Amino acid sequence: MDVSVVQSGGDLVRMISELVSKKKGRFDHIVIETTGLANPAPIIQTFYAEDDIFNDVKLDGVVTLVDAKHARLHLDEVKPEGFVNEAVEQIAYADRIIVNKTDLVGEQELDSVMQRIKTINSMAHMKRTKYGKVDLDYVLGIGGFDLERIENSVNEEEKEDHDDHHHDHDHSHDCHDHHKEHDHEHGHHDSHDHTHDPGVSSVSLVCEGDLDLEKANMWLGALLYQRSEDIYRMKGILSVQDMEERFVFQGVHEIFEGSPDRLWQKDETRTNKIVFIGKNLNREELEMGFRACLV
Ligand SMILES: Nc1nc2c(ncn2[C@@H]2O[C@H](COP(=O)(O)OP(=O)(O)OP(=O)(O)O)[C@@H](O)[C@H]2O)c(=O)[nH]1
Repeated sequence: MDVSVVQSGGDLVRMISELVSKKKGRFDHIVIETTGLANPAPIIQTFYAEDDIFNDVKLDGVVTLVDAKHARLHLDEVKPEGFVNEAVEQIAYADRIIVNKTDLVGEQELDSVMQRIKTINSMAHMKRTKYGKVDLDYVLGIGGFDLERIENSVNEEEKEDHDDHHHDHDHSHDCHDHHKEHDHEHGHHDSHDHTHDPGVSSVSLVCEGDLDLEKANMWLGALLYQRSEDIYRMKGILSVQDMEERFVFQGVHEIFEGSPDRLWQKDETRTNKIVFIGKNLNREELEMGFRACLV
């Protein structure tokens, strides 16, 4: 396997174009290492905005490495008005989160940091590591922006590797907030109340029923129009009235991609699942907007 590593910060588009033209077909992956604490959003958007590279390379996924020992300090750092907390942003956009240096923290501290990460990004898969040891296929070939792989991100089952650890989840099928239940279950570990955090968080909606296509279009359209700056990433599987296939979508700020997916199975409950990651998300408002689209 041939992997090229490019450092972002410079002219990313030029570097990728050069790689593509000079070494066409000679590498399998390009790894972009963001310099310092960079915000991943512009890099993600580049892949959608630049026709030059769009046809030759595809954005596979965002991997964030977290230092378990020092993460909390950075995540809780309050930035001046108008400035983002880059540590939070890097977690928010991630498809894979590698929580490293687990040997340097106790179980409780580790649980607490992972819980904090999960409130920011409930879509990503998390893995605990020592010395960053992960299989290559954990960080390459992620398909984090692939519509065919939306399922992996919106499913309610545990998206964390537990060898020593088990968390139960409620699989009820009413519209509900995944986090509230999660917080509740973990209350004994972690006493901070996430509802006080107006910053970046995840909201998951899981709801049975069919959507009115026109209403759902209007709702998502309006949401993107009004809130695209605040909505970092979103993914969903929708059940649309009279549609035999599931409708899947993913978005990054104002970028939105959606398409019909596989057929709903005969014995499958038509459940809508949407996850939003963003700033100042109001769960009640999102849920109400969504519910209003149900037939
Ligand atoms: N105890 C312990 N040390 C680690 C682990 N992973 C990395 N280190 C050590 O931490 C030190 C600093 O490594 P990193 O924090 O990864 O530094 P880095 O991110 O490469 O540094 P910059 O790219 O310059 O920010 C090195 O001495 C590593 O050997 C781990 O899981 N446990």
